[in-house]
Amino acid sequence: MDRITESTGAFTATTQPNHCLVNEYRPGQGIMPHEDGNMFYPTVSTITLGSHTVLDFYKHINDEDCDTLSVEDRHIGSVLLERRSLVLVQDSMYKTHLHGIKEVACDTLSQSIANLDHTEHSLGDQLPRDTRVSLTIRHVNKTTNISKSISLFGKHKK
Ligand SMILES: O=C(O)CCC(=O)C(=O)O
Ligand SMILES: [Fe+2]
Repeated sequence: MDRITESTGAFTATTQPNHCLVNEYRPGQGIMPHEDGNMFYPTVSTITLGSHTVLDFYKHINDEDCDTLSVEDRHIGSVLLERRSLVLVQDSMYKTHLHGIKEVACDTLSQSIANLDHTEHSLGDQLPRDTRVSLTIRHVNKTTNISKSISLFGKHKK
C-alpha cells in the first residue's frame, strides 16, 4: 500500500488506501459493466495476479444519447491488464464511465486495446486466460473496525 501511494501519487495524505477487495476469476468469468460508486471516488487501484485480463470501458448509460445504445455501442476502449501489473482508474474515467470484464476464456487483442503498444503483445494475438486474482485497493472514508464488530457478537479477547 505504501509503495502504491509513494510511487504513483494517486492517493493523498488524507486519502491513503485502506480497503482491499480480493476477487478471483476463472477463465470464462468476468464482471458486468458497472461503476464503483461514490464511496471510493476518485481513485481505484488494481493489482492483477496469476493471469492477464482485459478491462473494458463504456460510456455511462446516463449519458445523453446513450440510453438507446447497446452495450457494445457504448464501448469506448479497453486496457490489457498484464500479470503483476498495477492499474489506476481515476476522476472522469471513474465517474463518467462504466468498467467491466467480458466472460470469455480467451482474449483476442484488437485495436481497441489502448495500451497495446506498451505491452509485449501484438494485434490479433490470442491470449487464453488462466485463473486471475485481482486486488482492488481503494480509500474509503468510513471503514468498520472488524475487531469491534466481532466483539458485538460475543466476548472479544484483547
Ligand atoms: O477485478 C477487477 O479488475 C475489477 C473488479 C471491479 O471492478 C470491482 O470489484 O468493482
Ligand atoms: Fe469495479
